[in-house]
This record gives sequence, C-alpha cells and structure tokens, in this order.
Amino acid sequence: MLKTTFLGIELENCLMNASGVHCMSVQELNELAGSAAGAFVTKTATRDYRAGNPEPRYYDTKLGSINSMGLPNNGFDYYLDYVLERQKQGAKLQFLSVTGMSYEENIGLLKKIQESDYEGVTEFNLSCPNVPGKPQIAYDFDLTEKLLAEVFSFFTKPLGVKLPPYFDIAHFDAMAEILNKFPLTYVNSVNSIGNGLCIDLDKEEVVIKPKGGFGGIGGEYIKPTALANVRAFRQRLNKDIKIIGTGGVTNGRDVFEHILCGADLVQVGTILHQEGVGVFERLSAELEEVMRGKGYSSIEDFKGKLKTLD
Ligand SMILES: C=Cc1c(C(=O)O)[nH]c(=O)[nH]c1=O
Repeated sequence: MLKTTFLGIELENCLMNASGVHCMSVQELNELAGSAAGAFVTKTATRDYRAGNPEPRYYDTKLGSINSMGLPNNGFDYYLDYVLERQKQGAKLQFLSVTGMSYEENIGLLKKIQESDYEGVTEFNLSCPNVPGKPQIAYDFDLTEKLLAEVFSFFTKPLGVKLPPYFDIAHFDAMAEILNKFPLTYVNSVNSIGNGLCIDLDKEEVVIKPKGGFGGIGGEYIKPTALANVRAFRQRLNKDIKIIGTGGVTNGRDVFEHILCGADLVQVGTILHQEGVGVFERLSAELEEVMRGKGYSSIEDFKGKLKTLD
C-alpha cells in the first residue's frame, strides 16, 4: 500500500531520515539501511572532517528541537566510500548529502562525485544555518543561480537541492523561476528554520552554546511552514522536478499532509532523533491507517491534491 517509486526505483515506502539525523557514522547509516525507512541520506559532508560547533549544540524542546551543530561530519571521502561500498553490494537508491565551505569547494565536491563511480542521488545542501559567518546560500538568489549554472555545466548525475524555508510569495516565485532552469531531480523543502532561540526559564539562559544560543528550529513548530514550502514549490516547479517534504512530521497524519501538498518522499529529523529508527514502522502504520480510513490504496491517489476553498 505504501510502495512508491523514485527515479524508477521501487521503495517500500516514502519515508526517510532528514540529513543530519542518525546518519553521521557507518553504524548509524547501517541502522537506517536496516530500518523500515524507504531510503536514507547521509549527513551533509564537507571536503574535510569537521568537529562542528562546541556543545551543547542540540536541545529537544516540548514542541521540537533547536540545533547549531555546525556541520560536524567525517569528511566527504568517508561518506563516498560508504555509498560506493553499498552500491557494490547492490543498493539501489542512495542519497549523498554535500556542501562546501566555499563556492570553490562546492564545485570541487560535485566534480569529485561526477568523476566517481557513484550512481546514486546527490543532495546539494544550500541551507545550513549554523556555520558562523557562512550565510545560507539559498537565501542569495543570484549566488544560487550562478552556482547551479556552473554545477550543471558538468554534472550529469541525479541532483537535488536542500532548501531553507521561504516566507514570502515573491521568494517562492523567484526561487522557482531559478530552479526551473535546471534539470534537477528534486527539491527538498525545508531545512530547519534558521536562527531561532530557546530559553531555559529557570536558569534564565539559552539552551545551546554556539552563536549565543541561536540555532535551527525543527519539529512541530515548523510544520505549517514546511507544508507551505512543499505546496508552493509543487505548484511552481516543472512536474519532472520531484519534491521531498521535510519538517514537522510527528505522526502518519503529518506524512499524509506533506504528500497532499505534493511531496513524493517525506523526511523526518527531530522525531527520528527523539524516537530512534523504530519511528519508521510507527509512521508507516499510521499513514496506512489514515489512507485506509479514506479509501486510498496508494499515495498517488491523493498526492498533490490538496483542495482550496474556491
Ligand atoms: C548541514 C548543516 C546543518 C546543520 C548543522 O550541521 O548545524 N543543522 C541544520 O539544522 N541544518 C543543516 O543543514
């Protein structure tokens, strides 16, 4: 009932982790690969190993989470080796997330992927909010267009982009116009809502150390924003650009809402961090229950069919 296809590859379901959660080490990645998730994505890799920001840098709140990890990762080769090994073992669909610490590093990373034997999907993260002094690429429209134009002058493998949330219709219009110029496999909306602030009232202090307590917000807080971004890009993007919906999923009904807005796959971050990989069984069962109650037998029956009050 939940089976779906992505790039012509059949998946057990449309669920996967959000990059950054439960995907830093080979052990975590193997746990994802062995879970009920339909697919998985690696932690966003930079060229070199990064320790990331000082701790505490992640905090669970009543309605979600705040993080300012600072892009800790084991370096690009660690993750490329992992996906190449699994590819050799017959893995069908894999997602490798990357971002560079500079324009040149972005180009260099994608050139390395293009020249490698990797046949899977690349998720180009344009939206990390937590590296001090490094603004989110996808909030700079000219830079985004320049970067994607250079990337697609040589990159011929499947490529998706991870976007930050936008909050203005004019920004949806402007970004979609840029994205529609490129042969993207998908757009993934949204990354955490950048630079939020959570407070411990008793101590009268922030809850994470980096950036004076400012960090990306995830969880229930961001579902309305995530759904709006999924819907806005589905309405504006060429139909051959798929949509991955990320943000605010805590149960099967939330997954259903993302698909109703047009998501082809749905990623979970905060709830995966809080519940562990067992969350994929729970979300699958809950989604099936919602679908059965509505008489749907496939996600194609309702994907993108959100009604308006015309
Ligand atoms: C890749 C860095 C990211 C991070 C991070 O490593 O701080 N946190 C997020 O919420 N989103 C990101 O894209």
